[in-house]
Amino acid sequence: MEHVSQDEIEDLSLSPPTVGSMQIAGSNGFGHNIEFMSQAYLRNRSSEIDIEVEHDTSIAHIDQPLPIFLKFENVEYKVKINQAFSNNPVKVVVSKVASQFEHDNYKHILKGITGSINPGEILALMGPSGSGKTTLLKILGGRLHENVKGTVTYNDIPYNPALKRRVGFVTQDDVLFPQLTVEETLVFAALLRLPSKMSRRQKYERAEVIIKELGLERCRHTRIGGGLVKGVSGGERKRASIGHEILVDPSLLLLDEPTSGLDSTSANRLLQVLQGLAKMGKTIITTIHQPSSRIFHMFEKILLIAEGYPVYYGKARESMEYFSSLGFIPEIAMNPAEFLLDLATGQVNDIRVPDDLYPPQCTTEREKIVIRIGLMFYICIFWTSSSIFGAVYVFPFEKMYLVKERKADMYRLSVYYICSTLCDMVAHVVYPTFFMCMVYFMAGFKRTVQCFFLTLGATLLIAITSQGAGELFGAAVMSVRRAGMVASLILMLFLLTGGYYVQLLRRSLGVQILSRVYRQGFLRVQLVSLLCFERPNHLDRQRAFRAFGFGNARHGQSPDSGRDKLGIKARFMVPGCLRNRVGQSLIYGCVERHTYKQEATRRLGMSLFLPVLIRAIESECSSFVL
Ligand SMILES: Nc1ncnc2c1ncn2[C@@H]1O[C@H](COP(=O)(O)OP(=O)(O)OP(=O)(O)O)[C@@H](O)[C@H]1O
Repeated sequence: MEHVSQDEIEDLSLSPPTVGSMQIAGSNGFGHNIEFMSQAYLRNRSSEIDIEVEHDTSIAHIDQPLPIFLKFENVEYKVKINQAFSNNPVKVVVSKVASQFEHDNYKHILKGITGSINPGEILALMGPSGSGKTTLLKILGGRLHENVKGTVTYNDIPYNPALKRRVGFVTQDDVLFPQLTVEETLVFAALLRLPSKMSRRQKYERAEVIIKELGLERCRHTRIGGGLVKGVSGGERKRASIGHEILVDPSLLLLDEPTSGLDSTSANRLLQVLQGLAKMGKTIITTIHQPSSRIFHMFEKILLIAEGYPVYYGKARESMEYFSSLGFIPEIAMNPAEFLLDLATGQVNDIRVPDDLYPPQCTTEREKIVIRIGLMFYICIFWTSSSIFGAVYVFPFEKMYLVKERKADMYRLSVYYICSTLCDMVAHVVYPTFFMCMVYFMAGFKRTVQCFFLTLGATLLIAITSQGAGELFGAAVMSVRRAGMVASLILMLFLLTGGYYVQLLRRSLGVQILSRVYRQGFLRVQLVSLLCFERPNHLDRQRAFRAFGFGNARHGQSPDSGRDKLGIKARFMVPGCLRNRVGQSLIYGCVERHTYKQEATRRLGMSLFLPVLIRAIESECSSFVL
């Protein structure tokens, strides 16, 4: 904030552009130089301000204050966060950590507050507790300078100590002597604070006028009280405090929570007193916490602050209209002040807010599940395609070496297969593991060790079986170009019909048929792998057949014949039953238990077991090809 040097301010008349010189004088001998006012302001307001030069005894006529037009622009205030100076190391660490969250070790209390107020107006600073009302009031009253940014001007002049006696500041806690009566308090203040050129009698008269104007006659001989001393009521004490300040005829009156602790009638009466003072041309700024609707409408302007930010500045009566134009409409009849405070604190239970205020959030459990299934589907597809395309070129490239070396009887086919698969598998295990370690926690899946490893295990299975599928396509086509194309086509086909997108495409007959084919194929392959590799007993087999919808075990394939046919490769295939369990655990564990879990299982299962199908076909084909 700018400040004017002492020399400059002693003669205020020299500072601003002026329109001439005029004296406003009261009976108490106060002389105000009209040059203090800016040209612009005088142009607008001179007709409105009734300048009395006669000597009279009524406050309304004699004490015309020097009108102050207060303007504040982009006021910012921050305080340095104190690092705890303590012997307690825990406290020191906590303080340091807490301070890291604040930008530059500063706490920003006011963040760009702008406004202005004319003489004769009451500006109410509203906002929840801790929003910065008192801080702003202190800045406007010239009681806070350090770390203040922005400009505050009084009739276009920055604050200077000469303004001190033009500014009355009524603090939240009334600092009055409890042993003195109301009259003694005011007379005491009048004797000390009024200029020495005033006679003693004039000072007494001044105190008397204030008592009358503030309606303190009934309690004039009552002690102020406080603590253990019984005294005047809260409202009377507050009025005595205000009287203490307006004795010296301030042009700018600042009040911090003048109505706190008062009942609504006393608060209303106090506001009437302030209105009377404003009518005399004083500029009044008051912080107020929760005014009644009657009081709210007594303010010309309000400035609503939330966490140091200005939320609304303007005419009080237009505030509701403004917020309703933005889409904030109370759903029940509400006191406007209450409505504004609810907005400032973010309590919008009874307030309709614009639809686009919040980013879309998943509110229902179902939506959360759908989003997670989407991610899991992506994970399946990503590792399926990445592994397939990573392996599809293996056979076409290696075939000629393999054939040559096999002819030379250098190694057995099984050795080639084991070594080739194991070497390639390293990448298909390491990358998905890294991937899942990051994505699992970022996506907010269930944070249990069991669920994590089940998910990781399922992903690895997908990657490994897809690797086999890639090799299958390569071995089947034996052409790098065609292998890639075939892999893409098959992958796309199963992608579309796998169950995730099929909802959208359900109406298409072709898709329905494909989906059915896929599911039937999937079920049969599951069954084959279950029976071939796990050698279940009869009961298990029956159950498996029923589970896969085949009704009877005799439709299945002989376990032994299947195993023999697939030979060595069968041992490297992940048992279908295990995959089935892992897949289900993955879904139940990560998508959370819910009534939709059956649906989720079905949909995701379709995608998850795609590689199983491919791997099983690969086993058949590769043994034939090689
Ligand atoms: N010197 C300071 N050091 C640290 N924090 C401060 C300082 N002065 C003010 N604050 C903080 O700034 C915020 C605003 O304080 P302020 O007293 O202006 O709020 P208020 O809106 O008047 O609250 P209330 O209605 O409860 O009086 C509070 O969180 C307060 O703790």
